[in-house]
Amino acid sequence: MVSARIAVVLFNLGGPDSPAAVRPFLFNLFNDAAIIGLPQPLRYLIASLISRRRAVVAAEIYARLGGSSPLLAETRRQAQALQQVLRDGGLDATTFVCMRYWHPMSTQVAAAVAAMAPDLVLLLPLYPQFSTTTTASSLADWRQAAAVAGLVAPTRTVCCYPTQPGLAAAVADLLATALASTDPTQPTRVLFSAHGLPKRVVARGDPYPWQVAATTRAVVVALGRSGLDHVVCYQSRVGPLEWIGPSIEAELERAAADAVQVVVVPIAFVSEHSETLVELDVDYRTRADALGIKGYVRVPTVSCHPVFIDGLAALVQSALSGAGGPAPASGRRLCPADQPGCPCLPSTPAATAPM
Ligand SMILES: C=CC1=C(C)c2cc3[nH]c(cc4nc(cc5[nH]c(cc1n2)c(C)c5CCC(=O)O)C(CCC(=O)O)=C4C)c(C)c3C=C
Ligand SMILES: [Fe+2]
Ligand SMILES: [Fe+2]
Repeated sequence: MVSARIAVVLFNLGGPDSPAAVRPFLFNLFNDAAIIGLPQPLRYLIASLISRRRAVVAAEIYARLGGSSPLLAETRRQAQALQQVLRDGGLDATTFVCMRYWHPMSTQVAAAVAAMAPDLVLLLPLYPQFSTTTTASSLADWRQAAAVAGLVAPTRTVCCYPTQPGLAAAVADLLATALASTDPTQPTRVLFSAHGLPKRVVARGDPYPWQVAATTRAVVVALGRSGLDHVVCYQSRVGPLEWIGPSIEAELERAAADAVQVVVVPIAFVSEHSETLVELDVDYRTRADALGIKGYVRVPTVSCHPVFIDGLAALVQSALSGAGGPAPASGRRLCPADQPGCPCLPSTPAATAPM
């Protein structure tokens, strides 16, 4: 029997590949209805204005990374590692990388996938926690591009995986190494830091914050240290709106007041980019120093950690086998990826488990 040819599409946000790309990248981001929910042509005008203003700050950020984002190269390494594990497991799988706001974007990738003529397409966002601003936006954009490309193969979607055991174990492994490097004579607090969201996005029902909390719980359980002093906080605020908190800035101030050293864990990013290499490694480290915090250790992202890549492979396998738990009872909100029993549904155990 000939085995099914599977295209696995990995989604991430994307980042500029040159200084000239910073402004158009930002324009694409702010012109997304999932980020700025205004009708056109108003959104286009606002996106032009904000991207022009933000480009000054962002260009400086990317200049510190040599003028471009390392996100694409990192994501390609993850795609390569996942493809290897899937093939070693006997699947005829080919991985593709699809970025939301800079190349390669949906139109180009959907055409490449259509040219492969796979028997099945598997969509895998590299966002463990679902947000309308990230996963839903990428999937909606993909669906349009896939239709234009004439991609007719059946498609399965991984919606989110906030408590995936491989993800939790890989973060816990990296956290354990970081904790071992701290001063054992000083008290330590772990700051689980996630990209923030405007409060009004969450008020509309976005499950992201409680999924971030669920990932944190899973990591703490996997670490297995009783009495770990830890907190979830949010970074990367942009724009004038009120964002969810506590902010990492506020948590650094509290850490300074409590005279604890800090270990910072990126809990919503699975790869290195401007928000980790500049914001966490330079900006917040400098802030911690200025506050007199004696120790500041940043845990690396899971990137190509083999346990994380195995976790992604398990997600692919389970999506292919159609596993996903019972269908939602009538009246319950449906998963945006139509995945029965998905952790994005608020009444599933992951949503209600105590901290
Ligand atoms: C968990 C992932 C992310 C969420 C949720 C998210 C929401 C969100 N982001 C912005 C605005 C910007 N984000 C920027 C960079 C950026 N964002 C994410 C992830 C999430 N964003 C990543 C991985 C990156 C890094 C890209 C890279 O460097 O390669 C930027 C650009 C950088 C900057 O100017 O600071 C902006 C702008 C909003 C407004 C938002 C929710 C509404
Ligand atoms: Fe962002
Ligand atoms: Fe879901």
